[in-house]
Amino acid sequence: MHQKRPGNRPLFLCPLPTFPYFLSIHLLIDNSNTRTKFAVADDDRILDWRAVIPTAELSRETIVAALPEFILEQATICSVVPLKAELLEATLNELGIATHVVSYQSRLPISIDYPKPAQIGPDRLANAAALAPLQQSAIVIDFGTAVTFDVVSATHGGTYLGGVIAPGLGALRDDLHQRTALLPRIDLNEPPSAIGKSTEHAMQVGAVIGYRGLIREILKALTTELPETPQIHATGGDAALIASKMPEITQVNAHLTLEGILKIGLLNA
Ligand SMILES: Nc1ncnc2c1ncn2[C@@H]1O[C@H](COP(=O)(O)OP(=O)(O)O)[C@@H](O)[C@H]1O
Ligand SMILES: CC(C)(COP(=O)(O)O)[C@@H](O)C(=O)NCCC(=O)O
Ligand SMILES: [K+]
Repeated sequence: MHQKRPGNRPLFLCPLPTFPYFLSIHLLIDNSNTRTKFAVADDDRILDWRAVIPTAELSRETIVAALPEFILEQATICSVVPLKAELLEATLNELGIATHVVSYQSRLPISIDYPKPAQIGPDRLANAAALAPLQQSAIVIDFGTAVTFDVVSATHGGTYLGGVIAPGLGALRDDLHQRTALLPRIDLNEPPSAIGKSTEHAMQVGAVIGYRGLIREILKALTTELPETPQIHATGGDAALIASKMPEITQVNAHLTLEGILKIGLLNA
């Protein structure tokens, strides 16, 4: 059972459902570099409830305040921020919640064909796990702080082969503003035309249309190294914007990482 929470409740993406309090629930945590996303699952079904905390603002207080009003039987933590992973695990264990921290050593629904599996970000493994079992090779693009491309073959139902890491759209946008005297920090929106008619417009073309070029070029290079045309999945905060004009991206799923975390959590309960 967890203690009463302080008054400051976090950003809830949807109101708490009026679920029976006795339901025992599996907490899923995607602790990435920009945002930490919390979700809950009842057995193999992710429910609508969500909480999001900027990763920089994670503390014992904000974590406890974010927890839902359910009896949390277990938690699966997928983290690429080690110090925050430790904080999450300690806070949840203090509340009597059993935790599994996703790693390459977790029982996974995919196999790994990679020289040093310990290097692979657990979020990348979760994205690959979400697709298992595969009938066709796939590439997952996660448009987060970094943009990651993760290649999964259909061998043995899913084998993680490796991928690509590039600066995320937000990082590119912030870096240009921070490195220049006159360039503002722009909102990432679809530009109305390719010929920029203002500084902000010109920067949006560079960021959004330019970024699609980066994605297309990397996809082309990856596809030549695969025996068949892969399915292309996208997730992450910038996926909807970038994928909106990229027909080669067949599926955009904002919950893909959470789905992978659930699969891994169930295998390691
Ligand atoms: N509410 C939001 N807060 C922060 N970033 C957001 C938000 N909505 C969309 N984004 C975009 O998503 C990116 C962060 O994506 P996200 O998947 O949360 O990153 P990560 O998984 O690395 O924490 C940012 O670069 C930003 O451009
Ligand atoms: C590449 C990443 C930073 C992406 O994380 P995110 O953008 O979601 O915060 C993360 O997967 C990571 O820290 N990976 C470790 C290095 C690797 O995967 O090779
Ligand atoms: K991510």
